Amino acid sequence: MVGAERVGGEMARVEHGGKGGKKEMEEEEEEEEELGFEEMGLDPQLLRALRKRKLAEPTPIQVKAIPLILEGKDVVARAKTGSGKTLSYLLPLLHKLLAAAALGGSSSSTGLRALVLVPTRELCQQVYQEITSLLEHCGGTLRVIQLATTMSPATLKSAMARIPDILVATPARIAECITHNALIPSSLQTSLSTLVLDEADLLFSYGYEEDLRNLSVHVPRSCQCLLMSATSCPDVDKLKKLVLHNPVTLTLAEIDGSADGSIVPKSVQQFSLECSLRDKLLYALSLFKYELIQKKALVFVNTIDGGFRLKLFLEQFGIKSAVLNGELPQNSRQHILQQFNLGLFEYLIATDDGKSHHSTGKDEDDSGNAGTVPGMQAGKKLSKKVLTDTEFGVVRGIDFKNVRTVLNFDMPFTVEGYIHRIGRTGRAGNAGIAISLVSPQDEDLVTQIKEELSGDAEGQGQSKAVIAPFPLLTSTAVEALRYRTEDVMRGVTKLVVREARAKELRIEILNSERLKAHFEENPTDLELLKHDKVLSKVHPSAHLKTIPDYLRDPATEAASHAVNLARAAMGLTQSSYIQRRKKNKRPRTDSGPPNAFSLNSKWRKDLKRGARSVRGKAPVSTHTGKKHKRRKR
Ligand SMILES: Nc1ncnc2c1ncn2[C@@H]1O[C@H](COP(=O)(O)OP(=O)(O)OP(=O)(O)O)[C@@H](O)[C@H]1O
Repeated sequence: MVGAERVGGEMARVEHGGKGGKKEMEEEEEEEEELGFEEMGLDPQLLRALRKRKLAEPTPIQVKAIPLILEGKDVVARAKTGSGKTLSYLLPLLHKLLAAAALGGSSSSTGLRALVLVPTRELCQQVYQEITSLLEHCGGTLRVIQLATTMSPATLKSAMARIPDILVATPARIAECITHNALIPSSLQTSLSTLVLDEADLLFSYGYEEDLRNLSVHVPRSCQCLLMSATSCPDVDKLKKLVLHNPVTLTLAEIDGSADGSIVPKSVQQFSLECSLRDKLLYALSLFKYELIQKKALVFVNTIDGGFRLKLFLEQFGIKSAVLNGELPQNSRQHILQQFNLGLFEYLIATDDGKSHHSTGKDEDDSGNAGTVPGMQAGKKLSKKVLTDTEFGVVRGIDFKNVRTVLNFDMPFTVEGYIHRIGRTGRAGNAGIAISLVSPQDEDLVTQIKEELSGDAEGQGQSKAVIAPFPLLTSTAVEALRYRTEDVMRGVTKLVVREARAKELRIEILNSERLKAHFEENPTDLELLKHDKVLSKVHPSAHLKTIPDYLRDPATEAASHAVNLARAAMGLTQSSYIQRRKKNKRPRTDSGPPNAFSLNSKWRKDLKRGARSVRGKAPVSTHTGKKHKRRKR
């Protein structure tokens, strides 16, 4: 049976799979009062942890999924990026394990209870942190292990010597555990009560199909299986068939109250800027220099060399950024993510994982030198060939904190890639902006994205432009920076890029182990090793840091002014961390920035006239995220 229910003002489509049963859909009003976390009957220690994190109301996916999982149903949850899927399975999972522990059941006697499988090491770490934060008040009742790092068989065995209650890992690490006898698969038959497949749409494309098939035969029939994904694809169906039994499928259409069925959260405004491939640096510079990129920003590029090229280019203009890619040691990657989330630097250039187009996981640069570390000579301490980590993934599932803007410097390879990338902003109902630099080569993909996203809305009776042309940057503003751009571009040669990349890698590898030990003990020292340091040999010239008056374009200036007024009105001029350090007080609760690009008609007129200054108040539209009202019939 299939039903559509209203959840927190949203339409939730619920499908109950039955053996051979034909699915149908019907709409019905919620009969009973919607449940808050308390009413769900969750363990008081978990509720305390939620209160501490100021998570007052469940999100729509949590409203639907938690009771079903508590009831013991197998659940397939397909909900948008940033909609809170992680807590929707962790809360009931932990509740059940705590309840069992209270009755005297523990892993030491029964073996592994819960297994959470994720596609990347980064997600592994994130889910593990989420669990430990939720268990903060549980006094060590449950034992949790994450297998995010590659370990020697001996270390693996010793880590698993005492079987945990909960294991978080990629499928490859589980296969390793089984191969090295660190986990006896037959023991799962009697112990495993919950299996979670998080970011399920990616598990096969990351190459884990065989590992999952091998594992599936050891999953007992009684084990509750939960499958979470943001997008749907044939792989999700294959996985569903492999491990789930008669699942309830939850398809939540929207997080912020509308029911148009669109895949992308409403809180993300999408824009495109058309330019040639060669002009991408020029357009990016213009966006940064006119402060049209709201901080913090995540910039996506498709190759590691491309990432370093952009970093080296921007730093000549006084714009500092860090680069994150799968070639870096895992500790460094973790550290970069931590620093960015804390707000220690504001621009992060991320090299997309290539799994979305089923690549080998190697970085393919223009010279065809896939995966080699440029500038690194044989015979040096580091091996010449360093491949990117195939279990690295920055786009999918990572919960970047307070990212206001996602800039697609390079377009991704697939529509799914686009959805996941822009889903790094606008999380949990906060507002976000996605800007894509679209070259003629990207046109087919953009058409596909537009069709898929607007078709999605159209299917529900609403057709609209999903990606609007970016309104605030004039060609005059861009052209004014062309000469400077081309001058600096000439200095950022392939050789310079390769040297910088090799230098960065050497430093990060050396720092990697030191980082791990030191920062575990001294987390407040995080600031000492900033990842956005200047890499160029040529010191940036002071005159490039600002745009001189004669080059400034009044119209774009007015737009920038408008955006910044709106931001200032929300107290968002600097990252929360920097603000906190300056004012020495706690950061404000994040309610999202104003919708800075929704300029009212007066502002638009000012912009057209090229007014030098904009009078009046900023058009602030506060977006606090959806408040889920309790509704009685
Ligand atoms: N009930 C809640 N109220 C407010 N914020 C929440 C709530 N539940 C989760 N969040 C926050 O929402 C953010 C996104 O959650 P989460 O990472 O689980 O999203 P997701 O649906 O798994 O996204 P993705 O598909 O991108 O992985 C996190 O920062 C999380 O702490």
